[in-house]
Amino acid sequence: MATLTEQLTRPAVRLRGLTRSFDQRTVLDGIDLDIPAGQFVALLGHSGSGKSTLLRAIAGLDHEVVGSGQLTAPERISVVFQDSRLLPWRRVLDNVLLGTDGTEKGRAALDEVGLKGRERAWPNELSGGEAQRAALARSLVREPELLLADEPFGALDALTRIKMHALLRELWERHRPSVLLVTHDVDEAIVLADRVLVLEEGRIGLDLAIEPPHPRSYRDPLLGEYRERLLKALGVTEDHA
Ligand SMILES: Nc1ncnc2c1ncn2[C@@H]1O[C@H](COP(=O)(O)OP(=O)(O)OP(=O)(O)O)[C@@H](O)[C@H]1O
Repeated sequence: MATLTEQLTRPAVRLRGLTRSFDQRTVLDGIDLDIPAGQFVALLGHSGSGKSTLLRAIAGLDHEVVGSGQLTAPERISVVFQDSRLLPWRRVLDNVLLGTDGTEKGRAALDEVGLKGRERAWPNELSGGEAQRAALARSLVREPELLLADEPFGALDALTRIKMHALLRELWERHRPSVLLVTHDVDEAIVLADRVLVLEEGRIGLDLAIEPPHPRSYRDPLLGEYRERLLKALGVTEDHA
């Protein structure tokens, strides 16, 4: 039985030696990672480096990864993907409430993400940004201890993305779930997260704490040094940028 201190300090996510291969190709090669409860973490890595594979494993969506190492994650997990995955035949509020009860909670979540008044809209009446707002509302009503987000803003235009960054950070500050945000975008990672991981060759190649206070802007000169370090870890030089 864990002591109270152990319970309070226990990380939300704990991975030890997590390994996953596809067709004899090792994608995750013994990942060790602790994410403390309430931490906002971003995960960067080249295309194909295994970011989604890691996220799916933590989400409990990959049954074959079980047994390859140790994986502990909270019970209440919400996942947000690049596309909203709203069911087109359900109105927005019904999508948000799917599998839960408590209409008021759903309305409050829609209010929080800026969709008050759109409860009865159909998903195809929403813009891409609004659909992602609805997806965030759907994740919120489940009161997740851990929010996993796989490129949630990847399909949005730059201006909408910046607004969504502010929204996500605001929601995090209010609800304080642990967050693991998969992204290709170094700036998105350093503006939003308090810790950025780089996945390379199946391992966490860099684990960087981002110290500057929030709210942060892309132009914040304090972020320049972090950007450089991350681009270097990703093998992006001035010539490529
Ligand atoms: N179900 C699967 N069957 C076979 N190979 C897979 C499967 N899922 C992932 N892979 C392979 O594992 C590798 C990692 O894929 P993954 O989607 O995790 O990468 P990623 O870093 O998320 O990439 P991207 O940034 O392009 O989304 C890829 O080479 C991919 O082809």
